[in-house]
Amino acid sequence: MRFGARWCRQRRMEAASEPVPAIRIRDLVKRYAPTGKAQKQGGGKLALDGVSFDVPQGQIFGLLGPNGAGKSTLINTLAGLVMKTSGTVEIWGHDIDRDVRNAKASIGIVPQEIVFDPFFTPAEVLENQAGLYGVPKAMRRTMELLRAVHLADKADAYARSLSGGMKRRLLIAKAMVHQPPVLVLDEPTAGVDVELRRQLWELVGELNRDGVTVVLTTHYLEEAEELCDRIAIINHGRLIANKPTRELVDMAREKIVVLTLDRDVDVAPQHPVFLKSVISGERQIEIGYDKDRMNAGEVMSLVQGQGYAIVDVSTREADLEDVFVTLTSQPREDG
Ligand SMILES: Nc1ncnc2c1ncn2[C@@H]1O[C@H](COP(=O)(O)OP(=O)(O)OP(=O)(O)O)[C@@H](O)[C@H]1O
Repeated sequence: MRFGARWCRQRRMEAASEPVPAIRIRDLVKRYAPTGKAQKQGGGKLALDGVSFDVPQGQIFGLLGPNGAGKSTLINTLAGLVMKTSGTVEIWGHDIDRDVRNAKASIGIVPQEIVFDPFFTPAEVLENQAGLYGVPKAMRRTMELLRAVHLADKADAYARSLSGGMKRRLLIAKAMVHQPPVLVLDEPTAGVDVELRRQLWELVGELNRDGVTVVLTTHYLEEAEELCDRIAIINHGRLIANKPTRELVDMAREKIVVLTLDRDVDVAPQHPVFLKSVISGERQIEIGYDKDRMNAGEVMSLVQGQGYAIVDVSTREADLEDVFVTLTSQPREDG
């Protein structure tokens, strides 16, 4: 099955003479209108504080950040659901203020929440959406899309009878009815079990191979590491990283030693040469160290020197999660 490869290829060729990014964001600021106490103080939450980045065409682009970082605000700005305070946003070369129609036609958004009228069938859900986007009947691809998301056999079932995973797949099909070249998924696998997560990853991969540029937000670093070509991290409304996934992972020069102690401890042992030292489980601590400067044996000696008895040990390379924790742990004073 294809998600509109022909169309996307054509659009890519059109863009080839002028290689515009799939999404271009410059100095994006969003300050929510103040309420309550903040109103009296003339404040209001600064959710996006001058964010600038490009999403290159054809990529799977991950947008990461802790809770409240500003990811949903950014996506809702792209979707036209949040009015930005200032800055510019272009989707497939179309400015979201000056060229609303083309900007909207160029993007499909899969929301975090599952929202359907339970009495419509998947086929009707897609037909209604196509109607909303003004897709002429002859150009609608309802069955093709349902096949793409492996729901062809459920075309005429009530949406309420679908499992959670099926509903998520239907949401993806719904976002694709107008064949946008850019698809944005807001936490597509939040609260989804491992098997289903795999299925959704495969679907995202198929879409991308068909030429669709995919942007996804996620809390799962494993997901970003596995799926994304490039990752941007926002924290406190600011962009703190924007790199190819490989480079971001390589930033983790540290190695982690996991030690099991003979008893529970209230505080993890500290030493100036440890990059981090945290309690990670029952009787377990994790210590990060610079692998170019020392080895696990030296770390263990330092821990034992502080009176701890080690009963088990393992080491691992730092992963994206470690980079993420390091990058997002710097506090922000204002906002
Ligand atoms: N409608 C609103 N009015 C006022 N403040 C808001 C509004 N929506 C979001 N915020 C605030 O803006 C900041 C960014 O929120 P946003 O939902 O964009 O973060 P997020 O990164 O998507 O978080 P999560 O991962 O929890 O969804 C938060 O401090 C949030 O409380």
